[in-house]
Amino acid sequence: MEFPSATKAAPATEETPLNKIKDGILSKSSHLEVRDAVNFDTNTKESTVSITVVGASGDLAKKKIFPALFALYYEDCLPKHFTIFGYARTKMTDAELRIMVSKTLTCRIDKRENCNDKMEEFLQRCFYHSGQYDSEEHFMALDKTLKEHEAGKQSNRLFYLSIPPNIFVNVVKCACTSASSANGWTRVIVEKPFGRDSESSATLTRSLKQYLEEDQIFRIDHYLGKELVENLSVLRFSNLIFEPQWSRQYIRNVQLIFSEDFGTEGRGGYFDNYGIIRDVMQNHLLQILALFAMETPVSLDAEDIRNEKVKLLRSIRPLQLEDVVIGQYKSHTKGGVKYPGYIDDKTVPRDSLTPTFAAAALFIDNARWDGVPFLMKAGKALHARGAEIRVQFRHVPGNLYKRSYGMNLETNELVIRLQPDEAIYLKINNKVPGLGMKLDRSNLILHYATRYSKEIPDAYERLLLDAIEGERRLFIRSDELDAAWSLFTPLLKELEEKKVVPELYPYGSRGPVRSHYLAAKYNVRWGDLGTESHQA
Ligand SMILES: NC(=O)C1=CN([C@@H]2O[C@H](COP(=O)(O)OP(=O)(O)OC[C@H]3O[C@@H](n4cnc5c(N)ncnc54)[C@H](OP(=O)(O)O)[C@@H]3O)[C@@H](O)[C@H]2O)C=CC1
Ligand SMILES: O=C1O[C@H](COP(=O)(O)O)[C@@H](O)[C@H](O)[C@H]1O
Repeated sequence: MEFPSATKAAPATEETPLNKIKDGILSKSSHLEVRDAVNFDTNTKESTVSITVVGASGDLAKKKIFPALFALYYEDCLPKHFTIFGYARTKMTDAELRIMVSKTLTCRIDKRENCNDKMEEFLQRCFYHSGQYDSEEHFMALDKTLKEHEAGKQSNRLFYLSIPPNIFVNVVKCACTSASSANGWTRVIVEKPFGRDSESSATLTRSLKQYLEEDQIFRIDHYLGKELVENLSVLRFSNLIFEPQWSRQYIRNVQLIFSEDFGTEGRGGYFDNYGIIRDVMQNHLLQILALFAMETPVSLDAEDIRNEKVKLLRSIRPLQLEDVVIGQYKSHTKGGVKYPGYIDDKTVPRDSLTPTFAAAALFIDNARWDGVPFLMKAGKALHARGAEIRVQFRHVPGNLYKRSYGMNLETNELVIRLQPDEAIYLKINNKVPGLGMKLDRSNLILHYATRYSKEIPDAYERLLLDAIEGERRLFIRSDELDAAWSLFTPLLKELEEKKVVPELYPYGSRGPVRSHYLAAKYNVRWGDLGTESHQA
């Protein structure tokens, strides 16, 4: 298969972001331009950025945060003067932190030059401070050390809360009272979960706001940092062919699908208190839905985009129990290997009813989407790992080919594959070459690995950079969070009060059979059932 050749880089004479900055015509809404502007600006003002990873000894810090910070350093995206501090209770020296961090650093496949040198330089800028999460005294000591590194420059401080949620508020209190910047900005990145229902989420927000302004709080949903999620707005609002189709008039249903081919092993303690609806649907899938279905924002500024998302979230009809299916994986033996069930994890109670799978039908009660089912499905320990959006279009009216040739035409389907192997493809009916008239279903494809030679950055890279630059577009505002919880809280309460028993499905399967009945109720067939690949 041939793919169109890649677009060439803009010629040097064209208006580039840097030229625009120098000429003073930088538009705040242009994200790429803002990125360059911030580096430019930070370097000239002799300010520093100190990034403190709170919970640095933990899984997320090792797996995602330090590697993302290194990737930003490697790409020259961090300000000239920056320092990274790990903070946790575990006793560690700077050297031990560096050894720990170095184990998870990797270089991009497409950029290996000087990788070891760059890693060494990066590690030399990483330090460790051991302390309790509720000790102002320990945060005061951190403050002192940060000041030494900041060496009298204007100081900006970013705290990344990579810790369990029950200690968020203690840390924010101590960090704000004893270690916030005296002459620059202080920002806090908060990891999910942001509560477990409307009430606890509101309490958390209220507690955080005792110490922080809303614009200092960066609630992270790492799905918003994924390349194809960010591309959703570009696809919709910069291509004439999509936006006019984006409504009940042409779209039959939309499917948002998340699946993982591994279980909750090792995270059972956390997961059992949340379940898949809180872990994935209420945040990642709902955020994607909001971006997919919102109206055109006034501008690309964070507040304009988030205003539209909130409007959309508030237009979603309350979820009905009969429009939801829940499941839990059970042990399964395949090829002589026994895969454990959810409740086989020692940290999970044997009688747990926590869903590891859920499917739901949602409806948006507005003029654009009235009557269109938005089907969501999320599950652990399924047959494959992936996340995608499937848009199934209506039938061709009149169906000329049926009348003339008796052919049953398939409907068009647009697939936005978020991961793995990112791609956007549109299924169309096409004439099979030859003298006769035979149609088949082929794909118009944008396959990222083929089209773009650049490696796709990890979501955490984009989000960390945005937080450093003060760009809030990809972070969740408190009213968005309230709207998301308002939608799911009554359902979660009902499931828990009625002790709804999840349908058991074997580890590695396609999930509960009842999810197919749910789709069929709305005349929908899940689009991920075949063995299709992106190839035509
Ligand atoms: N891991 C992941 O893939 C993801 C994680 N998250 C969220 O990110 C945050 C961090 O996750 P993760 O790194 O997995 O968490 P961990 O359980 O690994 O905890 C991080 C660190 O916090 C400290 N800690 C752990 N439990 C407690 C406790 N009960 N009381 C006080 N301190 C404690 C430990 O450091 P020490 O003992 O040294 O102080 C630990 O190393 C959580 O909010 C999680 O929900 C979100 C998405 C994905
Ligand atoms: O937030 C979470 O996301 C991960 C999936 O993230 P991905 O980027 O690897 O797709 C999920 O495994 C985890 O349960 C959830 O808390």
